[in-house]
Amino acid sequence: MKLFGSMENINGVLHIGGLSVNSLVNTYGSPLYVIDREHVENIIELMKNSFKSKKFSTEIAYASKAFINKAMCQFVNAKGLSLDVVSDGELYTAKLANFPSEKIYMHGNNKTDEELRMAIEYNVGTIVVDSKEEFFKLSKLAEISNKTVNVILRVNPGIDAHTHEYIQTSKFDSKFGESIFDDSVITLIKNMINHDYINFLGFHCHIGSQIFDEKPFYAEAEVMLDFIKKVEKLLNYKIKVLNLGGGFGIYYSSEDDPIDLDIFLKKIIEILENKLEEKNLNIEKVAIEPGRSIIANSGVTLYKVGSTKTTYSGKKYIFVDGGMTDNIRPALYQAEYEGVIANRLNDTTCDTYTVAGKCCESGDILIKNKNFVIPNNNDILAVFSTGAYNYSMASNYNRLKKPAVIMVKDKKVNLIVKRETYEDLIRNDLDFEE
Ligand SMILES: Cc1ncc(COP(=O)(O)O)c(C=O)c1O
Ligand SMILES: N[C@@H](CCCC[NH3+])C(=O)O
Repeated sequence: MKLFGSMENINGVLHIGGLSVNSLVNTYGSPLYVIDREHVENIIELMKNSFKSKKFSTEIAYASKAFINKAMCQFVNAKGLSLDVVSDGELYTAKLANFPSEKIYMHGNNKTDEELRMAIEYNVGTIVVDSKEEFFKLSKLAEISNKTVNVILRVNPGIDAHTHEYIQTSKFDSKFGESIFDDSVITLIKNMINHDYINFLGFHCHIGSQIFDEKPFYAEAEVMLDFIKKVEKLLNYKIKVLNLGGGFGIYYSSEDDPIDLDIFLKKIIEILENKLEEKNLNIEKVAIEPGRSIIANSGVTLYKVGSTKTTYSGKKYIFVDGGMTDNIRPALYQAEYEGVIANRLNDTTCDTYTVAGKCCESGDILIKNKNFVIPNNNDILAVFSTGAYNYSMASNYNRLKKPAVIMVKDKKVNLIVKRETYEDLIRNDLDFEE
């Protein structure tokens, strides 16, 4: 079990932000997503300090898909980050949170007309064009609105990074971006450069998520600068912006070897600076777009143990009051998590259990065959590192209500998302008409 940030064991009880899990669950119910604010703040500070250069400006855009709600947009804005959004819903949330539109990157491999219009209307700082077709759509809509839009093109640098197949994004058959190896991409860039309503600034790439090996990132940086040099030469045009995406792997369980962000980000800067010099290139801004590495380890999900069961075959289960509805990642990616009986950290009588949720699915498993203190009903089970892609991927399957989200720091609690109610569940339901 690895504790992050302010998480600590006080007399056998897990405390986060100075507050016991018992008091948090008593007040806010369960399941409950808890965000350790101090830890996110430390990560953001570390990233800001490590990712900077004297040769170009740097920007960190938080990939909001990892965990987004109004408060999180406000929080990352207060911390000076930019924002990556990938849908009208994310953009709308950012807008409602008063996130400065000029600091937003609008992504998506299949942006609808509605989304593009919205991005233009909101004066989104940068639209990340994903394809030739999207350029045509966007340029027409920009012309109709009589607005020039800032654009970077998402390209696929063909870097094969080792991670789960579902979260790789840069293989040759990936659905994202246009390949840098496809000669037609040069024509596309030329068309963008020449378009009256497009201000073409540069490139975006992203090689995948939860990647532990730093080398593909270093290769990505080098390949992109080679490509930029080629484009500048061929088109006699100055590329200003390079966005290298996110994907930095984090610790979920003892099998993971997370990226050391400080060393890694400084190394990326060094590689970029050296390569720029070698190629006699200049670039105004380099951006990164981390999501998981900013928020994952700050999150803890607290559940109540409802019951336990030993099957006829001898398998032992702990049943909790949430499951795949609040954390789909084990079912979807065979993701591994660590968990504990959080109100009895010092107990030593353990057994091997599988933690299962309450959904009507055999695959509704959170943790498989790990050691836990023999639990009592109503004990609190904590699952760690649930800050990214848990709340944002939550569902109402089996009509379960989505949990509340709180941020904690220095014994203060900020309820940032209310627990759903029965009314929320049926809000859009209409009556059957004979
Ligand atoms: C375009 C883009 N940027 C950023 C991210 C964030 O990735 P991560 O959360 O792994 O940092 C993703 C997700 O993979 C992405 O698709
Ligand atoms: N949802 C994925 C990451 C996808 C990243 C976005 N391209 C996960 O939970 O690991």
